[in-house]
Order: sequence, then structure tokens, then C-alpha cells
Amino acid sequence: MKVKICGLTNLEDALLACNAGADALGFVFYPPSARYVEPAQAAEIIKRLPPFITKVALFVDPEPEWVNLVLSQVAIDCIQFHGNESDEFCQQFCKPFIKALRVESKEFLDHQMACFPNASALLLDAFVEGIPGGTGQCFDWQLIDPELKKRHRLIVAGGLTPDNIRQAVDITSPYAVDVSGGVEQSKGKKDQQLLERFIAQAKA
Ligand SMILES: O=C(O)c1ccccc1N[C@@H]1O[C@H](COP(=O)(O)O)[C@@H](O)[C@H]1O
Repeated sequence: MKVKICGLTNLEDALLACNAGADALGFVFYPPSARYVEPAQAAEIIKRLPPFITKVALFVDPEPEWVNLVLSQVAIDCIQFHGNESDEFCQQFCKPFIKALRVESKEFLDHQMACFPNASALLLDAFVEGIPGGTGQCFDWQLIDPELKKRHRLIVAGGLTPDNIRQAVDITSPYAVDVSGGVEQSKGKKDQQLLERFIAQAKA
């Protein structure tokens, strides 16, 4: 089980996440988010990370110029698109990409999943009207059809915490899980105990 910790804004939290066993770290380049990090700050954090950690840049309906600016300044391995971007839009940056889909219904999910043949993984998050992500809400994990897992690499996200992560993994058997709010003491500030408990439970 791979674990991505998202919404890193400072080096201390990034190192805590790595030491606790995180496989990937997410940096939010969506200015309205409370977890937004300036590219220069993300670049400084990334320079001091141990090797073999995947660095993920998160965007929501960005201008291509903004993505290219971030990629030119920050050593990013993978891009996570969390808005209404198309498969064609996402693949123009020549980086592996994760497409986030907000789960409204099983039919919607089946349809949406087929629209991203070039995604290296699909991330499933809760649907909350008017909020693109990081809502702290769960979706109905039972909506994931085992057939979908044969066709796509799935990342489960949305409202995950140290207390529900084991159940989420048992029900969905995903490729990876992604968390932001469930391991924070306040928006943009992670909590060491929550990080350690979350990762230990996810990988148990
Ligand atoms: O974290 C954010 O601020 C954010 C903003 C806009 C889009 C996505 C965002 N975060 C992603 O949302 C999911 C679920 O987060 P949570 O665990 O429920 O807080 C996760 O993939 C975050 O990377």
C-alpha cells in the first residue's frame, strides 16, 4: 500500500511524513487553498528530502503557463489535477499524471473513469458542491466496482483519518491512499502522531 501525504507547506512536516513512511508528498499550487505553497518554498523543501520520495504537484483547472512555471522551478515527479481538466490537457506537460474524480454516483464514476486513458492513476475523492477537494468528507467506498480496479490504478482519498483508513483499505483495496486534513493539527500544519498512526494503519 502506497501512501501520499498531501498539503505540505514546510520542511519539518515533510520530513516527519518521510520518516513515518510516506511514499509520496503533495504540494498544493492552487492559490485559494489554505495549503497553498509558493513554488520557491516547495523547491527548498524538496531539495532537503531523502531519495525515493515521489513529489506530486496539485493543481485545480490551472492555466498551462502556471503549470509550466511551477515545473520549471520545482523538481516535480508527477502532477495531480483536481478540477475539470481533460485527458488531453493533462498529458500536455509530459509528466505522469493523476486525475482526481469526485464521486457522485456509480454511473458517473464509470463514465468519468473511461475519459482518462492516459492517467497513470485515478484518485477518487468525495463530491462536495463548489469545493474542488480537501474537504475532509468521505465518499461511499462501496461504489468502487472490483471490475474498475482491473482497468485503472486507483487512489482513494477524501476524509481519511487514522481511525477509518484500515476500513477504507479493506473495502477498496486501492493502489494507494491520499490524505491531507486527517493528519493535520490545523490547515497546512501536520501532526506527528496522526501521521505515524495513519501510515502504520494504511500499511498494516
Ligand atoms: O488540500 C487542499 O487544499 C485541496 C485543494 C483543492 C483540491 C484538492 C485538495 N486536496 C486534496 O483533496 C483530497 C482529500 O483531502 P482530505 O484528506 O479530505 O483533506 C486529497 O487528495 C488532497 O490531496
